[in-house]
Amino acid sequence: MTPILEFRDLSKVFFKGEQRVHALAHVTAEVEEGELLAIVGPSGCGKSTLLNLSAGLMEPGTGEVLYRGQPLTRVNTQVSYVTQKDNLLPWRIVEDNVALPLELGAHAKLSKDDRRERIARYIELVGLTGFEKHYPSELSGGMRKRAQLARSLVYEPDVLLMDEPFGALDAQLKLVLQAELLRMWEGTGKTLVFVTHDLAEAITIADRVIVMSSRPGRIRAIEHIDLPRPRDVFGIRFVPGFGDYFERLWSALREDIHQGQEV
Ligand SMILES: Nc1ncnc2c1ncn2[C@@H]1O[C@H](COP(=O)(O)OP(=O)(O)OP(=O)(O)O)[C@@H](O)[C@H]1O
Repeated sequence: MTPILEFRDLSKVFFKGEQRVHALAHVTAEVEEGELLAIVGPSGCGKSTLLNLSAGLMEPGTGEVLYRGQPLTRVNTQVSYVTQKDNLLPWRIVEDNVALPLELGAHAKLSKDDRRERIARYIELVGLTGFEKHYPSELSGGMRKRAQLARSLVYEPDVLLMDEPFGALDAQLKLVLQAELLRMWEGTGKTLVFVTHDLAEAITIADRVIVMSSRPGRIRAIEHIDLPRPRDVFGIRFVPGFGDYFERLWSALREDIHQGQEV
């Protein structure tokens, strides 16, 4: 089957005045339709750049990104992107933030009733029912993440890209949101590409984990996580096999930490 996304020998260099930052080097990988792929790597190794390229928000220096076998030449409207930065519109209440993607493109043709139904369904799915009229400033960090997730899911994209969505949250809330994300994703057949610093989080949720090297980001290791689903994010660390995955992937990551890189 054709992969839904394909990175072919991608390299990317950024220029800032005299400065030259080599972000990615020779990245080749495939994302299968319906899989949950986690990407882990040291800070600054080009993970967000890879997501930006997948969304068609920037062009590679060399190599190409293919979406369903076709080279990506413009913004990829089939993917939705939960960026690292919280970009909810502060002047819009939750339901109007979630509504935003439905005001654009083909979705603008949805009837008012369909639109209202869909917004309510996704707000409920992420557990924000009762907070529809709240402004982002009236929500906790976790609730803002939920609102961002509802806004990304509401137009029912084929691929969801998530850039460290739970990075800034406390450890307990992180587990709760991982569990909710899996509950929403498992069985949908949708593709999810999830960037994280947290190796345990990657193994907990993913079908496959890609470990990247420090900058310029290259692929150091790819591992299939053959742990049963549905997964219990609280108990999975004690399942036989989890520790082996952790050890193997950690040894790939560790090489970069020894070079003084922050993970
Ligand atoms: N638009 C840009 N202009 C200049 N440099 C950039 C730009 N975007 C990214 N970079 C640089 O490219 C490198 C890779 O950045 P990127 O954000 O992809 O890394 P990352 O792995 O997502 O990092 P983190 O885990 O800290 O979020 C960094 O050194 C960054 O400073």
